[in-house]
Amino acid sequence: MEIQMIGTGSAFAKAFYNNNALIYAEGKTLLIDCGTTAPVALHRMGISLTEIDAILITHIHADHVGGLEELAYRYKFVHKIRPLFYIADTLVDTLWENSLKGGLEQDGILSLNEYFDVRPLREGAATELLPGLTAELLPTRHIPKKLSYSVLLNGTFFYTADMVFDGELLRRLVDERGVRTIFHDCQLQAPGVVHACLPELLTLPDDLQEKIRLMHYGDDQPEYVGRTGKMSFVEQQKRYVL
Ligand SMILES: Nc1ccn([C@@H]2O[C@@H]3COP(=O)(O)O[C@H]3[C@H]2O)c(=O)n1
Ligand SMILES: [Zn+2]
Ligand SMILES: [Zn+2]
Repeated sequence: MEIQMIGTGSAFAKAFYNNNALIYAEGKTLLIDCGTTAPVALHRMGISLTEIDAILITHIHADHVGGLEELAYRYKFVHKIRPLFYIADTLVDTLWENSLKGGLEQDGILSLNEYFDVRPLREGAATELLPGLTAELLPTRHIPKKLSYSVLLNGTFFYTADMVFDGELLRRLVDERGVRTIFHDCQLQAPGVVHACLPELLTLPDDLQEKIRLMHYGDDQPEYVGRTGKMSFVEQQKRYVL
């Protein structure tokens, strides 16, 4: 399994694309989240939508779902394919009713299923998304009273999407679940409020920090290179073997 972030930026970053990822496994490709900048990031990387076999959504914020209207239209009317679309069962209706319906509903097209092969996921249940690629959604804290999920891939790779600092969860995942690598969102300045911030992540013991790579950062990221303890930054568009 390999990962390539099409972007590593925070919601408001301008020097980086939105924090969305491609996962490569056994010749198939999964897109994790599809923010507003995803269509242009994929285009500039020379990646065709037809190379993406499935999409997984973590939560409903524009830097994670804002590119879906364009992808839905292009898949349906340009490529005439209906890719696999994974999302927590708790978010299916909200995504359509509160985010996408305004742009995608039209005569005879009344649901997201017309555009994507929607496969609701139950939190905590490991599911094979593509051959050789299993995902388990973990509900994690992000915005009060708003559902958001992090993802455990193939039991060893933890991808936080957006979450507040939760050192106990990271400890349990490493000690009890065998997680070896963590890609963690990181707001560089305190206070984190809705994301883990760098000062909080720096309180983690070295053995956890060594497993963590930082993503979802602001445009001031270059100032922080060398100031992240045992953690390192994920580089946008570089491929990492997991
Ligand atoms: N209660 C909130 C809600 C949102 N935000 C900011 O808006 C961004 C939306 O995308 P995000 O990546 O979740 O990061 C959020 C915060 O920067 C915030 O700072 N506080
Ligand atoms: Zn975000
Ligand atoms: Zn968010």
